[in-house]
Amino acid sequence: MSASTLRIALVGNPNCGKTALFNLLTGGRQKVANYAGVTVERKEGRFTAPSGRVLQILDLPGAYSFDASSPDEQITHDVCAGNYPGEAPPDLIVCVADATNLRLHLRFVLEVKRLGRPVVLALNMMDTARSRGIAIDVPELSRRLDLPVVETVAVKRGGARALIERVDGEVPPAAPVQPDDGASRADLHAQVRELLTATVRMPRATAELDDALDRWTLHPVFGLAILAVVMFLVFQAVYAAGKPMSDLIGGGFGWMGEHVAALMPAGPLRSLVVDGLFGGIGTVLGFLPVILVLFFFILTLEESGYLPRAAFLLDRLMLSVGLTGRSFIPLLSSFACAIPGIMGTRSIQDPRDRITTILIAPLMTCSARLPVYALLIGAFIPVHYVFGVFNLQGVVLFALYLAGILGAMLVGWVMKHIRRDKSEHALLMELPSYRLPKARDVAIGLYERGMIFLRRLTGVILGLTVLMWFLSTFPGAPEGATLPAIDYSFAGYIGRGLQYIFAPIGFNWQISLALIPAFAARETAVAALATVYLVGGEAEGLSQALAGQIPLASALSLLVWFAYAPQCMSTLAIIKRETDSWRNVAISFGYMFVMAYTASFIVYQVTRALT
Ligand SMILES: Nc1nc2c(ncn2[C@@H]2O[C@H](COP(=O)(O)OP(=O)(O)OP(=O)(O)O)[C@@H](O)[C@H]2O)c(=O)[nH]1
Ligand SMILES: [Mg+2]
Repeated sequence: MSASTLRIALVGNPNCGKTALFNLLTGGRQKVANYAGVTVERKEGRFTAPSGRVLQILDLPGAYSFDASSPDEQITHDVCAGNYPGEAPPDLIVCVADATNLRLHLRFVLEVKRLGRPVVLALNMMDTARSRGIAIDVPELSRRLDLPVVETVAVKRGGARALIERVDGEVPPAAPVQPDDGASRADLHAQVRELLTATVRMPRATAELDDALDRWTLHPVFGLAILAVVMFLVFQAVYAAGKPMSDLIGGGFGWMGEHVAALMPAGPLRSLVVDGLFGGIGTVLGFLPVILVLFFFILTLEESGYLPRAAFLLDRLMLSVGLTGRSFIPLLSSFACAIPGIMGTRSIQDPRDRITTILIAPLMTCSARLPVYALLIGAFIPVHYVFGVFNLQGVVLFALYLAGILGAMLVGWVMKHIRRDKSEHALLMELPSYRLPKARDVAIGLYERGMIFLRRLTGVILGLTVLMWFLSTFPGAPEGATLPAIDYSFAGYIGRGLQYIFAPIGFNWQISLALIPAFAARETAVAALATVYLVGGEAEGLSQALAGQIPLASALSLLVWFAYAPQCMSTLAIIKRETDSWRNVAISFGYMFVMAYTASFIVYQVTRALT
């Protein structure tokens, strides 16, 4: 047996477990979730088979067929057919099929076989198939398909043993290439039916539990009520569980800062360490638990199979604002960060629907805004219980998320009326089985999220914080100065310059200044405010400083600004990459700026009039 590298591509319908299999084989940590369209890029990993042979594995986006109607399906087709730029065709295609849903998945297996390349069929999710009493005659299936067939369980350790043994052996011969004409495609259905009758025995009722749950979750009235309650409770929980932990960390850093301050001689260095690092970075780090609690719920919902149901429920509503349920998942990913959300739009077929989704994705509240919200809410919104149970702070947070969503609906609605083509597309979406989330998957997801946050913190946020500290410290106050030193710093000058733009919406120069680093990474607004106010040196903690020096109207205006404000630079870059148009970048930035400014202006002026 040769020790040369074997290149293997994993293909199959969406949500059949390709990425789970990829992670199991390569030890990777790619995102796995219970809905179609999770993977939208080609990902590569490798492992060494028992024989010593190196296997290079490609994880590909799921595809329903090779008619390649969406950008992610096109990638899969091109890689398999050997048309992907700069890449040789794979030596072996492992076609993954969900054993509980062969009626759907076998069709694609037949399509893959027609490419005329060596193929192995992996019947995945055999654990669920067995527990549902689905019996598959594997040798017979293999004989009829004329392909090697193995059983796998991608979520169990050792669940890919049969597959590894098979791919470590001889590469099976390729089937002859078959032309793809209309007639032969019609045959596929007949062939699938024949295969199923001959090799699969289904129990009469396969998914009773799913059906029972769906009667409630898909109900036009109860379904929406359930969705609203679920979302609302998540935000309450973020506050109930995340906030105390955040306070603890924030307090810990404050305490450490004080002790370090006592050890160091007064001077710029002490100010950098105490105000910049402990004050700035420490404050941002304090919000990690809030983010993790939110993601715990998002990941759990993602694995449960509930999300596509929510998309289905909201489809009618989304159509009325010019979107489809298809946009739901990319928009939902944007709650983590607009970047994966915008990339996720690759699974949307219609180019106009895709552009609309890309333009509104940054209105979804990304996790980088959470520290800003949490800081301002903590400083300005009292802990007050509405109806004795709901924390007002949680309610305000929920309202901010809602503000983003409503803004997105408004923009979608406007775009629907601007564009000439008013065609609508019916939502065809697969509803996956409900699944109990696995602690391990959720833990991996949280770890990944946490690491992303920490990398940002020790990278861009740290850099910007040091820069902000520098700008607020130098040059020092001139002799005979009457104002605090910071008013004479570079920061003071820049901030006051910006104030010409932002005074009408209630931002003082410190806030205006903090908006600049926030354009690179939003969390930095928190660190920047901390640095500016702590270097200014008036108050003990940032919350008190803010509450003491910013009027309520400005604080609310700032919260609203962050709900709509122009996206960060990386988001603009990804919009350029995904749409290949500077025009879209300009539209996206421009409309969000106008929207944020208008909304903040209204909130500021109204609050001022009322208080
Ligand atoms: N019970 C069971 N669940 C599985 C198995 N393999 C995958 N899953 C689950 O199936 C869901 C989909 O898995 P993914 O690996 O994301 O599927 P995918 O094929 O990569 O999906 P796309 O990237 O959307 O095409 C996840 O919830 C997995 O946890 C399996 O063998 N048994
Ligand atoms: Mg995947």
